[in-house]
Amino acid sequence: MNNNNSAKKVKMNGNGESVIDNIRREYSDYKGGALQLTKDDTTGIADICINAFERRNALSGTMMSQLSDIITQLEQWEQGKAVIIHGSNGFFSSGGDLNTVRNIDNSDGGRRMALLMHDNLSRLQALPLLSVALIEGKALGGGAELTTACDFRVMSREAEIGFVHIKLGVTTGWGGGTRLVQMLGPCKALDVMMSGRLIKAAEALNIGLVQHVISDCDTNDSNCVLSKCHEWLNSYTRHNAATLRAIKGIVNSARWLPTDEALKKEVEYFASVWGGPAHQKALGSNIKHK
Ligand SMILES: CC[C@@H](C(=O)O)C(=O)SCCNC(=O)CCNC(=O)[C@H](O)C(C)(C)COP(=O)(O)OP(=O)(O)OC[C@H]1O[C@@H](n2cnc3c(N)ncnc32)[C@H](O)[C@@H]1OP(=O)(O)O
Repeated sequence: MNNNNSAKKVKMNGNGESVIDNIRREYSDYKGGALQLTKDDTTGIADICINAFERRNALSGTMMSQLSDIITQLEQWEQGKAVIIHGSNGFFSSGGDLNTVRNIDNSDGGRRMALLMHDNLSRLQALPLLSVALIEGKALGGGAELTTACDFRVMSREAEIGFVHIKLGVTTGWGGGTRLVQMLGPCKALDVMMSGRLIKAAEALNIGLVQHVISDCDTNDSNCVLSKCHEWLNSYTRHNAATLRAIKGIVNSARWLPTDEALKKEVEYFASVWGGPAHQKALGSNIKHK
């Protein structure tokens, strides 16, 4: 279940191809960089590395197309508990690859990129597992928008996030504006987007844009930052996958469905884990919450 506008998914063009698939096929020609997915079936934690450091991990068209495939793999990953998205070499992402952008710099070209990235990021947000954007260096433009499609944002002490679009004469185009209003409220979202300023970790935490700041790693020690992110995430992922995924389902339902429908979904998510292995194990133990 997601808020993904499924009409676009089923809107077919002349040769029976969905609009999104048509855009994905076109975008695979805009080369540069790669996204790497690794999944650990034992821990249930996946990792997506944005790998185009020579362009500060900007997303080329082919990477936008790859992201769609990666999300499909995660949608089908039944052992999944969480996914951490980060950039290579201690830099999150500089947003859309300007080389790709220069090839699509008319209204229809922008709309097609927006349709693809809206589909990608709505499906990312709807994944039945926890998603974390681990921000080192900078998250700019579409890179900042990518973070808003994750359930949590974690920043390293020196990192910055900037919805810089207004400085390029454009608005958010990957759904980040809508999600910012949902996260921060209209007033703070306007401030963040209208200023286009770079927001440091301390302020981002203070305004509720990020949920955790990693401050006990040496500067540029990305291995330490990733390890500390896993430690932080463990307070959630130490629980069983079925219940974690059900709770994410309840939250997604409440995000996108009318209340009466979301409440009906909550009954079903509840029933799906009630009496299950984790519940039976807990009932059979001397439960003490400290
Ligand atoms: C809907 C959103 C979407 C859109 O509107 O289409 C976007 O996201 S548009 C892109 C928004 N991002 C930016 O405007 C970032 C612009 N870049 C910068 O501000 C800086 O490059 C940086 C990211 C802060 C890094 O600065 P610095 O560390 O000083 O390195 P360089 O500036 O020398 O960059 C290294 C290298 O990387 C190339 N680069 C950086 N960002 C991009 C990008 N988004 N697309 C393509 N290439 C990018 C930069 O050109 C340098 O390459 P060389 O000149 O070949 O060394």
